[in-house]
Formats: sequence, C-alpha cells, structure tokens
Amino acid sequence: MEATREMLLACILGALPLLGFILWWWNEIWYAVPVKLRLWGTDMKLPPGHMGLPLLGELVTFLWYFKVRRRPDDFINSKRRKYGDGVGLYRTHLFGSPSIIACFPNVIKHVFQSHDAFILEWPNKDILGYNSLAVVQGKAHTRLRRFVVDAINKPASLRRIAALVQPRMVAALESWASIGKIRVRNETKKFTFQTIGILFASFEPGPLLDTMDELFHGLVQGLRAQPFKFPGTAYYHACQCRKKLEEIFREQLEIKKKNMEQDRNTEIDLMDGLMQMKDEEGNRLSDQEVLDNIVNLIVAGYETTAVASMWAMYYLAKYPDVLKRLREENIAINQMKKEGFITIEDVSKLNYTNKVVEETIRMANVAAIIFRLATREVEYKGYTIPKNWKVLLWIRYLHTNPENFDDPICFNPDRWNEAARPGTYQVFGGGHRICAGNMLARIELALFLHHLSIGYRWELINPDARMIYLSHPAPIDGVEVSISKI
Ligand code: HEM
Repeated sequence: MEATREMLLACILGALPLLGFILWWWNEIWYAVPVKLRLWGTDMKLPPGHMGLPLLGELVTFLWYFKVRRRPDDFINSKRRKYGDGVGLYRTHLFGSPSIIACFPNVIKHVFQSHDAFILEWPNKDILGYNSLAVVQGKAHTRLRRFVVDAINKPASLRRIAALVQPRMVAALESWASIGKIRVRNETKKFTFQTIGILFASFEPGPLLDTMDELFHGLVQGLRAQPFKFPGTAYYHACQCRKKLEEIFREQLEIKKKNMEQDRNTEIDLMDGLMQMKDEEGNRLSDQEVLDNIVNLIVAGYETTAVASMWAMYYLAKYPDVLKRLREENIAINQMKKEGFITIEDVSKLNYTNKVVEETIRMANVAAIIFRLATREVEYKGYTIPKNWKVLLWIRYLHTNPENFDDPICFNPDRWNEAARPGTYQVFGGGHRICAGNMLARIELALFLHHLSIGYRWELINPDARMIYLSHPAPIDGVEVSISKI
C-alpha cells in the first residue's frame, strides 16, 4: 500500500515538469508552429517572441510590468533584450488573441497606412453602434468621416466650440477654487462631460446629464468585455446603458427635427451639424447614423480629454518654470484683448502654450495601444504577420523611448522647438483613422491652460504619489491639489 502511494507520488512529481513544459509551449505549438511550418523553406519568418500560457497568453507578464512593477515600458524593453530589435515586431498572445506587437516608428506607420490589410475591428460593435465612425469600414468610413471631421475639426466648428466651452471652463475653475481642495481626475471628468453635453447635444448641466455620465461609464466598461449577455456581466450592463442613452438622444433628435421644421434652432450643436450636413450627392445621415456617431464621439472624446487635462495640471505643478512661462504668455494675450474670450486665432498665436499642449499629450499617453486585425497574411521586411492575428501598435513606447525623444520622462515643452522625428509621435494614431477630434482636443486643452494659468495657483497634495498604469496612466491619488485664485 505504502509502495503504491510512493509510486503515485513519484509519478505526479515526475509529471509536473512535463505539465509545466506543455503549458509553457502550448500556445507556441497551437499558433506559431503551423505558421512556421508553412513558411519552412521560404525567406520569411514569424517575428520572434513567445505566445505564453494557454488562454492567458502573456497577460501575466503584461500585468507584472503594468500593475506590479509599474514599469510598463519594460514589457517591450524585456522583449528587445531577449529577442533582439529586428524591425520592432514581436509575436505574443494577449487580450485573448494571437498577436503581433509593433513598437518601432516605421513598422507602426506601415500598419497605419496599409488600411486594407490591417483593419480596426471593435469586439462589441453593438455597444459602439454599427453606424459609428470607429466601426464602419471602407467607402462608408470615408463618407462618414467627412461628416464628422467637418462637424468637429474644421476652423468654423472649432471657432464655435471655443466660444461655447469657455464660459463653462471659467465656471468650473471658479467652483474648484471655492472648494479649495479637489481631486483633479474627478473634476476634469465632470467638467469635460458637461462641456461635451452642451457641445454635442445642448444638454445643460443637471440631473439628466449626471445620469448620462453614469450610463456612459457603464457603456465604456462593456466595450471590450466578453459578450456574455446575462444580468451581472459588464456586457449586459453596457447593452442596457446603450439602450437608455439611445432613448435620451433619440428624444433630443426628435425635438431638434421639430425645431428645424419650424426654423427655431438658435444654437447649432454637433447633433444639429450632423443632422443638417449633406454629402456630394445631397444625402443626409440617417437618424441612426447621427445617434451612433454622437455616442462614438462622446466615447472617443470624453475620457481622453479629461485625462489629458488632468496631466496638464499635474505636470505644471511639478514644473513651475514651465508654468511661469505659460502664465506670462497667456496674461500677455489676455491683456491685449479688450473684451470677451480668446478665439482660436488667439490660440494659434500662443506658441509656448501649444508646445505645452503637445508635451502634455505626448506624456499622457492616453491611448497606449491601438488595435488592428490582419485581414490577410502580410510580409514586412522578411517577417510574416499571419492572417486573422491582431496587431498591437504599442504607440506608448514611441513616446517613451529615449531613442525617439531625448530624456523622454522630462516634461519639456521646448523639445517642440523642432518637429519630432518622422513616425515617432503618433498620439492621435495615423493613416485614414487618425483621430477625428485631434484639433478639437488640442484647442480644448489650450483654452483650459489659458484660463487655468491666468487665474489660478495650485499645488499637489501628494507630489510623490505613485503611478498606476491601468486603465489609463495616473497618479494613484487622482491628482489631489489645493487650488485658489491668484
Ligand atoms: C487627448 C485627446 C485624444 C487622444 C489622445 C485621442 C487619440 C485617438 C487615437 C489614437 C485614435 C485612433 C484609434 C485607432 O486608430 O484605432 C483616435 C480616433 C478617434 N478619435 Fe480621438 N483622441 C483624443 C480626443 C478626441 C476627441 C476630443 C474626439 C471627438 C470629440 C475624438 C474623436 C475620435 C474619433 C471619432 C476617432 C475614430 C476615427 C476613425 O475611426 O476614423 N478624439 N483618437
């Protein structure tokens, strides 16, 4: 009996290394080996790397660097050390799919520009809306993009937007100073959503907008969740949030239609803009296209702008010399203005402020990774990117790599005295899906810096707060500051 037990134990102990071996190589055998066999005898090869554990892939390693070590860029650095640089491509298995990581400027640019071979494929399209800009492909995307860009990114729209947002900015800053101590992350979110509410569909701050804010939060949580549609799951909740939001926007759309019929529209918001525009053939967007794109634009422009504004306050508190120069420039332009708020023409003259904007966006790394799907097998400089694999464009690494930016963790607006080296600065993505709101984001940030710098002083309460990197990079205290009027 004793001998049998010992034999059993010996077998189990003997099997453990074998089990470990199988687990370690499972994904390699399942995903990489078939591709390697196919490429056998050709000049092509699969990018170097390791596919990680079954189901999880390299998720544990990713979390190790992003959550535990809190050195996110070492995730890529460790690959470079282990497998060499090559062309900046590494194979992996992450976020549920076999994937190729791209982390060097040239290859990232190549992927952005080969938009037939690499498409943007959102997992839960129903949450974002089947007619939204981020979801549609090909000609439908080109047509829709014209509408959206005209509505938010052209000088005429930006001029109107600048006039609309500034009173809200001033009111928000005044309320922060009256409180005295705020968590910037929460406040910039609240304030950005209020701005979005008024800009996008003329919703004034109030209980309805607060409800919409909560609904958006629920919606965003479900964007990349597993599509299990039963109560309790993030996806189910996101579907419910989407339904309620659509009802609210549809009601607003009907009111707007009636106003248009009776010629009673006084203020034009983004929804009006999308409703009224016509393409070359004289066709307007359908109601559903308008609704889906309003939702898409809020998702795309909400957290991104709020997080960038938070980082601006953080870095300016850390770099008083930068704040001093920013303040001088903005006070000077303010003194030149006889009355009213500054315009986008004034903003274009704020040279130093625009450099602060660029440096903030570079360092904020709001969109760390951009996802693409290879629609066919693609060759790139001797490497093969297999069909149906994801391509993870690690744009964060472009902006934090000392080979691309000198002393990259230093907040130095003067680095923008010269343009960045080609391909090294892709905060807004690239190719035909480059951020449709990039000018809007820049203008909003510049206006925020203007009002903040001329009227307020603030200090970090926890200047040494540690950083977190998921879901967005931020100091752990959400940037607590004491703030007062100058
Ligand atoms: C600092 C702020 C922002 C950053 C860093 C940012 C970044 C990005 C990036 C990297 C993409 C490309 C995604 C991809 O290729 O898959 C993108 C797309 C997009 N962004 Fe932004 N964004 C910002 C603000 C905004 C704002 C304010 C809006 C509009 C209100 C906006 C609207 C969009 C839209 C509609 C797309 C999809 C474009 C398309 O698929 O054709 N973004 N953004």
